[in-house]
Amino acid sequence: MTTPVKVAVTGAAGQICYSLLFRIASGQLLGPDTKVQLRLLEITPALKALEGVVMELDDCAFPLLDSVEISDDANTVFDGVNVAMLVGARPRGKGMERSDLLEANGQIFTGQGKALNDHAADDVRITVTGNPANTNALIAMHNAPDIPTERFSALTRLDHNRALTQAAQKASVSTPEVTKMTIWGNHSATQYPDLFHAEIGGRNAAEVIGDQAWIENDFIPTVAQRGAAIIEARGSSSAASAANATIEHTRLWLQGTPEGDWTSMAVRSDGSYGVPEGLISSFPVTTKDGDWEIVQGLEIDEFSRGRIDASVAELTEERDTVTEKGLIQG
Ligand SMILES: NC(=O)c1ccc[n+]([C@@H]2O[C@H](COP(=O)([O-])OP(=O)(O)OC[C@H]3O[C@@H](n4cnc5c(N)ncnc54)[C@H](O)[C@@H]3O)[C@@H](O)[C@H]2O)c1
Ligand SMILES: O=C(O)C[C@H](O)C(=O)O
Repeated sequence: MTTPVKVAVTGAAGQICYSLLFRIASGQLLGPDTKVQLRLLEITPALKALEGVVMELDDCAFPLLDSVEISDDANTVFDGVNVAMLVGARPRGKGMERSDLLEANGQIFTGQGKALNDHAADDVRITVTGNPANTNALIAMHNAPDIPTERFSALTRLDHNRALTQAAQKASVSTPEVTKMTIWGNHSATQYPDLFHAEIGGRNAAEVIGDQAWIENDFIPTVAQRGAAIIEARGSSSAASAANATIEHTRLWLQGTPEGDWTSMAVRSDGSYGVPEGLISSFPVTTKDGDWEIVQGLEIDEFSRGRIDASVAELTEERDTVTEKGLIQG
């Protein structure tokens, strides 16, 4: 057994966390040899519900769960944490776009960024799931000047997984046959799920599928609108699949992407692929030992260029909005 890892999770009494916490506690994030200390943050009115969740965690008698602490104080929860999963934020309802949540949720990430800055462990790695995830991560990053910017990320692995399944079903293969999938841009309706650099059974995925109309009129909108379709069907937003993706995103970040494949992760742009430096945008990323690198050298044709630019334009607008609101300094 190695030293226990302190994992902070916010919004711990919410829907996503009702799946996420149990999977972390059972070892699916850190593996079978690492104990976990859970640090759970909620707003004060939700603490009683969170106590109930903690009773259920206790009742699982997870061998790897070393301790659980709960609080409504971010400074306490983030003290010494190695991993922070920022899930706590309002979900959208029917007919809303995720960016409509900036007003309600943006403020949460100024305070949590500052608290992470002042209290997290030196090796902290931070993932934002709460929407609008890219711009919330941008806000947290700007409010944590002492934490290296590469420690901040936002979740697009859920979109990545959605794209894997759509492609696998179309090609009548199983999902592990689909590799090198990329989600570019924003976790929003403008995101660009890219089949032109993906592979199916080691061959170019777009060529294997051989149906440009399906890619444009079916694949891309289905992946990009999947969150809204789930809200329409379930009456509330994706929860178990979001928890699954949050685990997978962080596990891959800590343990590394497999040889010959990559993941999608929204990280601070260094200007790669013409994405303005400083935006938190999704890229194809390889990871190793807790570090990530944007995959370089992919050729971007006119079709892909237009899609990436549209999503990045939206991210730029969101950044301008939160700058105007004073949530980040321009
Ligand atoms: N990035 C993604 O792929 C993805 C996928 C699904 C959902 N989401 C987003 O994740 C967020 C959470 O979704 P959910 O279904 O769990 O929502 P939920 O409403 O069930 O739970 C959110 C929880 O966050 C708590 N909370 C609110 N403000 C907080 C704060 N300042 N500190 C700590 N906790 C706080 C609430 O009390 C609530 O318990 C939403 O914004 C949703 O849109 C993102
Ligand atoms: O669509 C939403 O609002 C929730 C989440 O971002 C999702 O993609 O399922």
